[in-house]
Amino acid sequence: MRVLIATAVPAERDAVARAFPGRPVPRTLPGGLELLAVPDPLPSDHLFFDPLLAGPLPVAPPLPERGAEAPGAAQAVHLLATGAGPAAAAAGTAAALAVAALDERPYDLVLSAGIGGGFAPLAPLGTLVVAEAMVAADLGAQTAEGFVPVTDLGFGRAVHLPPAALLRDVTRALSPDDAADAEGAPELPPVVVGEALTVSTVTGTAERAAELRELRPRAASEGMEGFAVAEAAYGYGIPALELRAVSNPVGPRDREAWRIPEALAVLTSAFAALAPVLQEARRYV
Ligand SMILES: O=C(O)c1cccc(C(=O)CC[C@H]2O[C@@H](n3cnc4c(=O)[nH]cnc43)[C@H](O)[C@@H]2O)c1
Repeated sequence: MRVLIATAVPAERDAVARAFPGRPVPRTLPGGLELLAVPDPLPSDHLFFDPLLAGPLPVAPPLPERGAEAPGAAQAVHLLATGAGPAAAAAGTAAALAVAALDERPYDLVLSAGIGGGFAPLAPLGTLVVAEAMVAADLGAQTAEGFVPVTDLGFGRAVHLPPAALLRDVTRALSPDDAADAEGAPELPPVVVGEALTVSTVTGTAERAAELRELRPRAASEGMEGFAVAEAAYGYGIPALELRAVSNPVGPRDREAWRIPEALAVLTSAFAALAPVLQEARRYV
């Protein structure tokens, strides 16, 4: 599978990169963002796929130089720090998707990953939210009767859903039972499956948190990129999924309560457990 993982900032990207062996190889995209290719996303016992026949080769081809990607490689994990916020996330993700399409090496899957706020009581600090839906929570109009989503105004999209099989495989790979089977399995964070909200304005009051919870009762996390990454992927017909490691509660501003290093460590252990899913040859639709 060819996978693009979009984060907001380099610290998040590097936390994901630590889940994979080797030093990632950079490539500058038009517009200046740096795309990092994980050098060795293949397990040692992988099948070798012929890109033309789209089937397994009887004999393993020579391994590419460490760090280089095999031409037409069926497997790739690319990391991109787009910048924070929905506009930067959509623009950066779209640039990477456009380059991949022009190279005739499209991605099969796009992941949005990062730290985020967690809605109480569903997603406390230290949990990992796996998005059952990626929701543009403040995209719409404020009226005297309350918030009206953009879709009720007659245009756009406000929700993207991951394919059910993808959600199932990811949550399964992150579940203790599965992970216990894997040798040297990393410690796993508690997983919460719920809605991942994307906002342009970070919630800073208990009132706004309650408002969002009322609008979206299954809200588990708040971030500023997930929906935007999924929206870019949607334009290319590529499935997307968001993962948020909870670094702070959604609610009143309290920088003291932030647990950023811990949340970054959650991202690393989550992606270490997810690596086998990302190495699968299957495609989700
Ligand atoms: O100064 C503040 O009060 C403040 C509060 C929350 C977040 C920020 C940021 O600048 C971080 C934005 C960055 O981190 C993600 N993130 C982390 N926690 C949250 C959150 O509770 N709500 C929304 N986004 C969050 C976000 O995806 C951005 O990439 C400042």
